[in-house]
Amino acid sequence: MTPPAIQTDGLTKRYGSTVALNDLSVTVDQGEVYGFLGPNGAGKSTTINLLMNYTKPTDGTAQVLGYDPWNDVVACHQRVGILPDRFDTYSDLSARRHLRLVIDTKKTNDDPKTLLERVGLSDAINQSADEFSQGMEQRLALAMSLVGQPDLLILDEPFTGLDPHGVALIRDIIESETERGATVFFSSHVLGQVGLVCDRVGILHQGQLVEEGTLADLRDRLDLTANATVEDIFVELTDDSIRTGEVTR
Ligand SMILES: Nc1ncnc2c1ncn2[C@@H]1O[C@H](COP(=O)(O)OP(=O)(O)OP(=O)(O)O)[C@@H](O)[C@H]1O
Repeated sequence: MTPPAIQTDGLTKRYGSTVALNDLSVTVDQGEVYGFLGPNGAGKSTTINLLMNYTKPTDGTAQVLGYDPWNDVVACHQRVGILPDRFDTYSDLSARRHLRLVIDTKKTNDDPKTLLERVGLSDAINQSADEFSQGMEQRLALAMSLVGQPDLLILDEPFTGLDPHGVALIRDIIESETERGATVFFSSHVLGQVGLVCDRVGILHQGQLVEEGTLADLRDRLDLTANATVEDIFVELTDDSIRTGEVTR
C-alpha cells in the first residue's frame, strides 16, 4: 500500500512557553496539492521545519513518504524537494554551482541549465547569486527543489517576492509536478493563488488546525456562498492578529 505523502499525529512544538504548533494531525495523500494556510505566526514554517528535520518536535509523530523524518533523514531528503522560507544563497557561488551542490548531494543526473530554464533563470546560469534580486533567489531556490524529480515538493511561501510572471510560474510548476505524480504541500498567505491550485487546504491559526477540506467543503461548513473566496474563508476562521508574544496553552 502506498503510504501517505505526509502524516502527522499530535505533532506539537513548544519554544519555552510559546506553543508554535499544537497537536497537529493531518494526512496528505500522494498526488494531492495541499495548501497549508494561516496568518503570520500561525505555525506553518514550524510544521515544515519539523517535517524536514530542521527542528525536533516536543511531542507527536510524523511520517514523510512513509519515512520517519527524524530517523530516516537521508532517505527522506532524497525523495523530497524543499523550497525553504527565507532561502539564503551562497553569495559567491553561481546559479549553476547552487544546482550542482544539490545534484551532487542527491546523486542525480539533472542538468543545471534545464532546471534553470524551467524557472526562467537560464540567462543567469553563470551569474553569482549575490547579484540576484529577491525574485531571482526565489526562482533559484525553486530550481534547487526540483532536483531529482522529488516525490514530494514542500514549498514554504513559494509566492514570496515574485512578480506576476513568477507567480504564474509557480502555478505551472505545481501543475506539471503533479501531472508526473508528485505531491505538493505548500504554505501560503497569498490567498488569491491558493484556490487555483489546491485540491485541499488546511487552515492553521495560533498553532492549531482550525479547518481542513476542499474549498467547497469549507464554504458549506462555514455557511458561505458558493462564490466565497479563499480570503473570505480565511478571514472567517482566523483573525488578523499577528503572534508576537507568548501564547500559552
Ligand atoms: N526558533 C524559535 N524560537 C522561538 N519561537 C519561535 C521560533 N520559531 C518560531 N517561533 C514562534 O512560533 C510561532 C509560529 O511561527 P512560524 O514561523 O511557524 O509561523 P508561520 O505561520 O510560518 O508565520 P509566517 O507566515 O509569518 O512565516 C510564532 O509565534 C513564532 O514567534
